[in-house]
Amino acid sequence: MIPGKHPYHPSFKRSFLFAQQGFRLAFHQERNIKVMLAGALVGVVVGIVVHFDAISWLIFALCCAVVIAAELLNTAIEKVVDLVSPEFHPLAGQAKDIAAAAVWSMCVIVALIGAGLVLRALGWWG
Ligand SMILES: Nc1ncnc2c1ncn2[C@@H]1O[C@H](COP(=O)(O)OP(=O)(O)OP(=O)(O)O)[C@@H](O)[C@H]1O
Repeated sequence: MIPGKHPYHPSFKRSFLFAQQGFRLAFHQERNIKVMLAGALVGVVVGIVVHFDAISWLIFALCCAVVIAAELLNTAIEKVVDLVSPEFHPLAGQAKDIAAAAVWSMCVIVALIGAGLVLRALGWWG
């Protein structure tokens, strides 16, 4: 809540609309989100081709959600950094780099999990 502002609790419907607005904004402004959604689509096709079982689909869905949520948080951090430090500052750069590192670490782990799911579906592992 903005300090000094009259307490205002939007309804769940309005909160959801704000979140939807945030997602649309990030989607239009951030190339990475589009790349991640395209990656998820490729994953769905691969999952269909190799016949993921129910557990694999659930793990796949969780991985997609985690990576997209991480990228949305990274985008939010970038916006706050740009707001508080529009000019060059080493700490601003570090904050952005660390937030980006969180996303990339998550992507590496998710890629490994994805490979594991495909190997398992093909009967080559597990
Ligand atoms: N205010 C700043 N002060 C110092 N360095 C900055 C600043 N803003 C950005 N940088 C550096 O430039 C890099 C790119 O910043 P930018 O805001 O363009 O992010 P981006 O390329 O949109 O990131 P992403 O690909 O994760 O969306 C940062 O990771 C940081 O190293």
